[in-house]
Amino acid sequence: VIPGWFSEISPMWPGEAHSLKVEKILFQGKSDYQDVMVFQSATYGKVLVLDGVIQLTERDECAYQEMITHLPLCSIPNPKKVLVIGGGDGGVLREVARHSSVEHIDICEIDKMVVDVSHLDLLNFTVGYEDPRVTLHVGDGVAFLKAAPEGSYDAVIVDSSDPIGPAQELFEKPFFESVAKALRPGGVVCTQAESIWLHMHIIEDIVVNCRQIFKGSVNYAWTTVPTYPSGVIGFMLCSTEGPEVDFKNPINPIDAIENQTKSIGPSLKFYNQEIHSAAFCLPSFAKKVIEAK
Ligand SMILES: NCCCCCc1nc2ccccc2[nH]1
Repeated sequence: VIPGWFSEISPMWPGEAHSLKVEKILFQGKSDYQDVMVFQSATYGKVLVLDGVIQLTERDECAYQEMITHLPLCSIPNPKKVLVIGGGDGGVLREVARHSSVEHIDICEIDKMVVDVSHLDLLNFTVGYEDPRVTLHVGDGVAFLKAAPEGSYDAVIVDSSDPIGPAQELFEKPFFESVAKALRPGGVVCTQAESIWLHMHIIEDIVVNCRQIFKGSVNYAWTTVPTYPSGVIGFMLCSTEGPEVDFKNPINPIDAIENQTKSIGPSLKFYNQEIHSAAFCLPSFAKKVIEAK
C-alpha cells in the first residue's frame, strides 16, 4: 500500500467503497486471525483496519464507543459487573470506566495483536486498560461465555467486527443463548448490529433469534459513524426476564456519570440523554422488519 488512498472494499457492501487519504502506514501485521493495519489518515486521525475493513478512527470512534456502552449501562440502575466481548482497542473500556457503580470489568478479545496495537499507543485508547477494575482475557468470546457461571453479569457489550472472519460466531444463536445465561435477571446486552441501509437481512435474523432468547425487551438503536459503510451502524439492546428495562428512557442519566468521571479523561463527545432516546427511532423500512408483531 503506497501513501495515497485507502478504499474499504468488502463483499459485505458490494458496489461501494468508502475511501480515506493515507498519510503514513504506522503498523502492518498478520495475526493468527486477521491482517492488522494502523495508518495515519489525512483527516480522521489514526485508523485501525482489520482484513481491509475500517474498525475505528480517532475522529469518529466516540460515536460508536459511547453509544455501544452508554445505551445499555444508562438503562439499568446500578451496573456492577460488566463483560466486554471484542473491543480489544480499549475504547469501550474507557467508556465503561466512567460508571462509578461498576466494580469489575472482564474483557475477552480473541486477537492479542489488536490489544498490542492499542497498547503501542498507536491508538491512544490505552487509558481503558489502566483501570484496576479491568481483567483482560485473550481468547474466544464464545468459549469464555460458555464457561461463565449463570447470572454472572449485569451487562454484556459485544463490540465485534463484522460477521465475516473471527467475529462470525458472535452473530449466531448459540452465542446469544450463552449471553442470556451469563446475564442476571433484568441484565442487558448490547451488540454491534450492522447497518439498516446494508444489512436488513442480518438484522432480521438477529432480531428473530433475540426475541426467542431474551424474554425482557428487544430493541434496535442506531447512530452515525461517518467512516463505517453507509455512515451508520446499529446496536441490538436486549434484556433478560426479570426487572423491567426500558431502553428508550435512560434511568441512569449521563449527567450523573458526567460529574463522576472528571478524572477518567476526555468528557463525552457524542452521547447525551436526548440522543439516547432518539437512537431508537427507526425509518419505516426498518421499523417494519424490526418491530414486526
Ligand atoms: N463495518 C463495521 C465494523 C464495526 C467495527 C466495530 C469494532 N470494534 C472493535 C474493537 C476492537 C477491534 C475491532 C473492532 N471493530
